[in-house]
Amino acid sequence: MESSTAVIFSHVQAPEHGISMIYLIPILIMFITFLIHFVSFHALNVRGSDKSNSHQFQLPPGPKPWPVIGCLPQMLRNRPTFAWIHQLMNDMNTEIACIRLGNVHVVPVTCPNIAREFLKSQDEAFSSRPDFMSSKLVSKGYLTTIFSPSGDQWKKMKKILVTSFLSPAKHQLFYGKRLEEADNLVSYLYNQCKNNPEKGGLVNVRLATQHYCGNVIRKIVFNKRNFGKGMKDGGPGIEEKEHVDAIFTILFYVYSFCISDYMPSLIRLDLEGHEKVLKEKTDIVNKYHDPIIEERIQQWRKGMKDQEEDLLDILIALKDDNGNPLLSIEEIKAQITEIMLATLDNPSNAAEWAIAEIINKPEMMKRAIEELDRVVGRERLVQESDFSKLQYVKACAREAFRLHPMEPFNVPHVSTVDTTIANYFIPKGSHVLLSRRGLGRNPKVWDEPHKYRPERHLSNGDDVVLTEPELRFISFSTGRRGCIGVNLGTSMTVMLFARLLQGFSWSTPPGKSAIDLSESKTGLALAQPLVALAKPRLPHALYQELTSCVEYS
Ligand code: HEM
Repeated sequence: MESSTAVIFSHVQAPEHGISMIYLIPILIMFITFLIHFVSFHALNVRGSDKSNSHQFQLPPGPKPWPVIGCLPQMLRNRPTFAWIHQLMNDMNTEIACIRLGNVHVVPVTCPNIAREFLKSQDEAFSSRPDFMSSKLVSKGYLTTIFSPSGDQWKKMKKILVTSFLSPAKHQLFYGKRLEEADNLVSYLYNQCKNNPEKGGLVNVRLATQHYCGNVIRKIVFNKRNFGKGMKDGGPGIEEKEHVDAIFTILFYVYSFCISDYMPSLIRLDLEGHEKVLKEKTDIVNKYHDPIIEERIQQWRKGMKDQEEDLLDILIALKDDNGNPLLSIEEIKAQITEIMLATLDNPSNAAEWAIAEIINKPEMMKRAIEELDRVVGRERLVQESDFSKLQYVKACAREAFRLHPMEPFNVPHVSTVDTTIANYFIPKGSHVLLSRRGLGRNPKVWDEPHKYRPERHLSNGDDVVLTEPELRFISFSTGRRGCIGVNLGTSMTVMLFARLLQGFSWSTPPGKSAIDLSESKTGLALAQPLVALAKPRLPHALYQELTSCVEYS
């Protein structure tokens, strides 16, 4: 099809009867300006017939947008946005949609075949990230990996993380720190029950799982669990609680459909107050991180330190080809914050959901515990070397990722060229949102998608893993922008869940017959933090040995 641009231009020829070029040029400029506006307006509004770009393909189906503002009014009327988008796709009976917000084409996807076209067949075209107030602020102007648009900075930081932190060798190097925090977890939980081990104690599982993840990553990055004194029972002190709370609030606000992300002219107004909250919370994170980072840099500069004991040392000691520091202070600070954001939510949320689900399904609990007793026994605690034999335990964690992802959508991908996917036109600059909820619960892919059934992952007899490169659900995603922390994320998730199960019998609190599995109104987490009754199930000497070994600060 001939583009409208070409059609119109074919009529614009320099008249032969003598208008001079002096008049013609401004007229041409005005005409072109009009044309650009006309073309872009037309392209955004003629749903399904993108005649302006000589594309024969339609945009994916979606609600008719208003000029300029697109569907922002509907978005604002229908919070939370993820629920509105999924409802819309449901009503339209489509697995790919295009919703224009401001001047951005937002393309949500719930079909794995289409998701694979985006992140496998045409991965390179979709390997950038959006330019949003939230991601820019948190990454100090895109100095980091996850949030940076594709380009040299993203490549530099990704390479550093892969080689200096997340390589198999470095993963092994940090094994001792992970193990220490797995021991601290069991010791902390035992302390909640030790007044009456026979009856057990009530445990806030959300607090315990988030605290474990915070401990692991603080130990790896800063070689310490606590910013302050911690608690005598091994639990989080005020400082750790504030740190973890700030990280989770940042995670909630980052990429959260803020109106100014789609109407950049409104950015200064901070109409929804997102920027204010994000600044407050990043200030809290910086309050804890910055003094440690700055002091450590001084120690290296003054020669008071020359041995690498944690990730911070590794990042400071990196040198470029001329022997100068490879990373600036701001890059180190921003990247460390991003590492905290990457590590805390997924493992803790999956373990909390998996425990909640299997408390309500005693046959699953029994099967998981039997496996742990068979593989590990009751005389020692589970280690990472046991994981290959803990197929059912891993299936429980995998099923939690499928049914209960932390976030409704994957991190957004942005297209860098016009292209076609699933016979739909996807314009350059589109924001592609693979739906973690929609993929994991797609009834065409999953039998009884809303039921928690770990067995479904055991049917083919393969080793159970938490990755899903075929995108039938999203755990670590795939492609250029896929998660590079798979080993650490898997170790943390499986260890957390396995230790909770091996060390304690879990049941509903007294007076409750079942755990309420309702989701929160604003996201996919459990509506209320899981509180359950934990009873130690291993020989007491084993816990006592731990509590005497674990340092509480
Ligand atoms: C169970 C734990 C984890 C899960 C489920 C998870 C999941 C994800 C997902 C879904 C993405 C986005 C992929 C995409 O854009 O398509 C991602 C990106 C990323 N993850 Fe993870 N992650 C986990 C743990 C970690 C850990 C521990 C680290 C390391 C500190 C990490 C580092 C990263 C990085 C650097 C990226 C960005 C890659 C890029 O944009 O190039 N993740 N992760």
